[in-house]
Amino acid sequence: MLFSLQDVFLYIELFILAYTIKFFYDVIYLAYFSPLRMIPGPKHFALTKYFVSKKHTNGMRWKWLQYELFPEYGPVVRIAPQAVIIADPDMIKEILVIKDLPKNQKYDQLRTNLSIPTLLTTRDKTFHKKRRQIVAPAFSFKYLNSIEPLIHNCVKPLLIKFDEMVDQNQNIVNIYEMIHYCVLDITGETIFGGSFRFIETGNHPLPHKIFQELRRMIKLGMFPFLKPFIKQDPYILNFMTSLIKNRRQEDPERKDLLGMLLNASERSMSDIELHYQAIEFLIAGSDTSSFSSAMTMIKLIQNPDKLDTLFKEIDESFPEFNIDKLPSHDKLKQLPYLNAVINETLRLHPINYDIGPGRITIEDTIIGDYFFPKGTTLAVNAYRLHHSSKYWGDDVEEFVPERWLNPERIPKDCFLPFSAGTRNCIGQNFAMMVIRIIVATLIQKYKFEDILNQDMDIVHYLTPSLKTKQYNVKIYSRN
Ligand code: HEM
Repeated sequence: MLFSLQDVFLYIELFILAYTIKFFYDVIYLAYFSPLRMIPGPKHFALTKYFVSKKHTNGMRWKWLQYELFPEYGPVVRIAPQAVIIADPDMIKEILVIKDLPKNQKYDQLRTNLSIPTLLTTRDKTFHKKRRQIVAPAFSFKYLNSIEPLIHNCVKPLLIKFDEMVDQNQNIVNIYEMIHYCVLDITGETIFGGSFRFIETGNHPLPHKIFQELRRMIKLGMFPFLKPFIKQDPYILNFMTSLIKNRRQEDPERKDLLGMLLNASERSMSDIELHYQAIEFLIAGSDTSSFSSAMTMIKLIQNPDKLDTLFKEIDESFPEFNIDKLPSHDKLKQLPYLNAVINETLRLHPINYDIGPGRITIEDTIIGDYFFPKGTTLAVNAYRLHHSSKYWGDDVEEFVPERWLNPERIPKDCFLPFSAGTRNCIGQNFAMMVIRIIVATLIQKYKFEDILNQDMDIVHYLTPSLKTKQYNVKIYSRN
């Protein structure tokens, strides 16, 4: 026998000892000797990333950042041994635009299938450029103009539903949920070739499944070792598989995003890549636009004077309401107050509080007055930027669309709802179009009245949502 049992135990002990020494060296070095020690932050957070990971799990991390961390430590805070969170506009510009730092490893965990990169989750710049080129035509102005009637077709069932409710004197509606369903229908119709008909059928498991999937991604991003225990619900993949199958059989030539992906898949994307890219659009496109549209309506209803101003603007441009000729986007996009109202909502309620899990330094890097060693995650916090009185003034927490009518009141590089640089949101023009059409149409057709004292608490996993998933308002027909 080459080794005695005693030898084997000795080697195991030595291995454990060496590993323990290395482990403590890494922890102690990173916490107390790395150049990051100069950056302010809660001291124990420098020892392990566990503390900040834990903050993510209940969807309330944003409150801790906004009300505790940034006020105490300033706009640049060390939140983990190798992670710093930043809310300084010049530094953010350098990270996202000038240096265009690559995304960090946590983006891998945002993939619905870990081994299949997608446009949003890829960290490879060449892959990103190629994939972006493939899908870009589906978000061009030319394509967007062509889908306007499809968006109108999905808003009409919402109007019919509201009319029925008004006629039956059931004039309390959950505006948050109804807009969510309408946007899902629009996503289906314009991106996947057919409305999901959520508004008409009244209920559907998909929104909840998307919410669960976002929570799963966040948990995996924070605790990758939990992967064997956090099972993935096959619902969304099955949903997409049958959608693509039907599409191939029934209307393979239809010119929309799925059509372009189907075409591309024949040349440069495998079938499985196609499925996961389509799922990404479903998730990235629906929750984001629906939350923004719903919050725009809620902010207006809570501020009747602003709602009146917007109604006057819309009424001047579209004096007659006609269900067969809903407000045209060409005109809507020129309306200053409508755009001001949407911008103000996106400022107060951006979708990505942090712009994704963060960027990473691939070499020692100086940004602003700070030195970041290779391998540091730089998380960009848009929420803080949007809510900083230093840049926006004392009324920063108030809903003041008027600030957007005066360019001097808009601080430079402090508004990032769609991120910036090469990895900015590819869907932003589409999203703005959807929000403008939904908001203008509802305001033109109905009067709304707020119901006071509702719970507006927000939970934020990858995207924000109202904790209660509801906001009830009173609705009356204008004619
Ligand atoms: C109001 C609505 C929306 C907001 C506020 C929003 C916001 C954002 C933000 C902040 C990013 C950067 C994320 C990161 O760097 O991690 C992003 C990226 C992205 N968004 Fe959106 N988004 C919206 C709607 C949409 C829609 C409608 C789609 C598609 C149908 C979409 C698809 C994407 C994709 C694919 C990316 C990754 C782009 C790339 O890396 O090249 N988004 N979005």
